[in-house]
Amino acid sequence: MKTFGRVVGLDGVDVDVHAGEVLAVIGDNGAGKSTLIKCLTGALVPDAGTITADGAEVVFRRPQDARDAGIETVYQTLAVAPALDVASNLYLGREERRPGILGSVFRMLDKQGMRSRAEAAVRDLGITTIQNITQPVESLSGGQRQAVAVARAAAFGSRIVVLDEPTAALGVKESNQVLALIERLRENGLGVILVSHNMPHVWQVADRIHIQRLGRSAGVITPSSHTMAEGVAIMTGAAAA
Ligand SMILES: Nc1ncnc2c1ncn2[C@@H]1O[C@H](COP(=O)(O)OP(=O)(O)OP(=O)(O)O)[C@@H](O)[C@H]1O
Repeated sequence: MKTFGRVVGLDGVDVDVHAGEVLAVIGDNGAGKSTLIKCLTGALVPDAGTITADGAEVVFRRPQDARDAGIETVYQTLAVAPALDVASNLYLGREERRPGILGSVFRMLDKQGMRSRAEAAVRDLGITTIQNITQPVESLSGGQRQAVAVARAAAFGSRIVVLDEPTAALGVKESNQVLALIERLRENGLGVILVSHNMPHVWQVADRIHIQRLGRSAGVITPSSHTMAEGVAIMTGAAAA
């Protein structure tokens, strides 16, 4: 449950995501998708309700709490630093340090180590579109940048990666790259929560689809149980799940 004054953002919503699964969250504007993922990622604290990870209750008071629990989020507004190279972006805010000449007082950035680990992360995810991780992110296309943001989340999210509209600003080819990346995350055993308005993309990659409507859950369907048109009908209230 999450209210904003008199406005109900989220009410009575029950959602679960498993390892190796893509759970899509769909819903009309204002249906509560963002509120839901913000509660799951520590950006908002719910007024009531519980979150459990591996059967144990967890409380997220801030985004770092969710990150500590292995939940990484890629927001729609991409948080990449354009002037920095791909490797630095992957480690932005979590730069790895190694003991410097003066011991532990001055620890030096482990650039070499970061580069080789970044290369491995990009390779493991099958991101073939990024040839050179030392190139600045501003020289990449939208899809490549999105791939960097997803790779960053995948590199640190040990349990769940939350993607908020990852294909919204992308062309067909770039979207397909990001969708392939989502499938790779699932293969790697992560749980993926995909918030999207793009129904073909949802039907292409989701294992299950959670439908939000007016702050409540309108049902959970799968791409094989319902057609896209049937899903949209539930989303808009024209049909029940
Ligand atoms: N910070 C806030 N203050 C007041 N009301 C809010 C706030 N955040 C969300 N709401 C309200 O809560 C409801 C759910 O909003 P939310 O942003 O979660 O919807 P959404 O499904 O993500 O919509 P969209 O697809 O347009 O992004 C809406 O009625 C919205 O106006």
